[in-house]
Amino acid sequence: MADKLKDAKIVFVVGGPGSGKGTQCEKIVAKYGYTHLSSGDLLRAEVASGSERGKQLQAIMQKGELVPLDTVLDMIKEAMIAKADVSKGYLIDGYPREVKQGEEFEKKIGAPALLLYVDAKAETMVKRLMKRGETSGRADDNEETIKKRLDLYYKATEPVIAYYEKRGIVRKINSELPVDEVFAIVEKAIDELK
Ligand SMILES: Nc1ncnc2c1ncn2[C@H]1C[C@H](O)[C@@H](COP(=O)(O)OP(=O)(O)O)O1
Ligand SMILES: [Mg+2]
Repeated sequence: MADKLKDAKIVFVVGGPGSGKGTQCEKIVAKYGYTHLSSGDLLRAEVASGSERGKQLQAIMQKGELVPLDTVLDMIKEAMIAKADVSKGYLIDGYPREVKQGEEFEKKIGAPALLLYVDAKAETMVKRLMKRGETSGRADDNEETIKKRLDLYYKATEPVIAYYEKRGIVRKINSELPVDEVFAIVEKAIDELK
């Protein structure tokens, strides 16, 4: 039922791999009661389920490539509807990766009220991901895949930010700062939505 999402507060959370999206989303969930949907986590859960779709996804993700648009969007929408009755809003983490993904999202689900642009330097992201890779068990937290993901990120996502910049909903967050200082900036952006 798409109606369930008619008045949903939607926040796109965009930034490079390792920029700190997941870290900030966790804090928003705790303070504001939003539902955090990471397209990467949804996809990894599908892989872990061992389904046929999961096996196809795994092959794509291991190469550091993007998963087909319809697949990601279907999974996000299902997850949003499942939480519609209890959620104060939605954090769409790691999506859209391309302008076309944003357009499709808006057609099928709804318009974002805010785009949080979690911004860190490339060298900072590499450092954080290498460290995360020591414990995360993520197949894509290795040096070679990290470089590919960063390349892809800059090519695909910068146009996304420019696109929403024109609509005046982008808030750029300096994620070079310590986690709590980053969150103080994030809080201001979320508070403005009320
Ligand atoms: N502001 C910050 N300062 C230092 N480390 C941070 C940070 N934000 C996140 N981290 C750490 C936590 C993780 O080990 C790693 C990647 O963070 P993440 O939240 O998983 O990033 P993303 O979800 O954008 O890929 O960096
Ligand atoms: Mg993440």
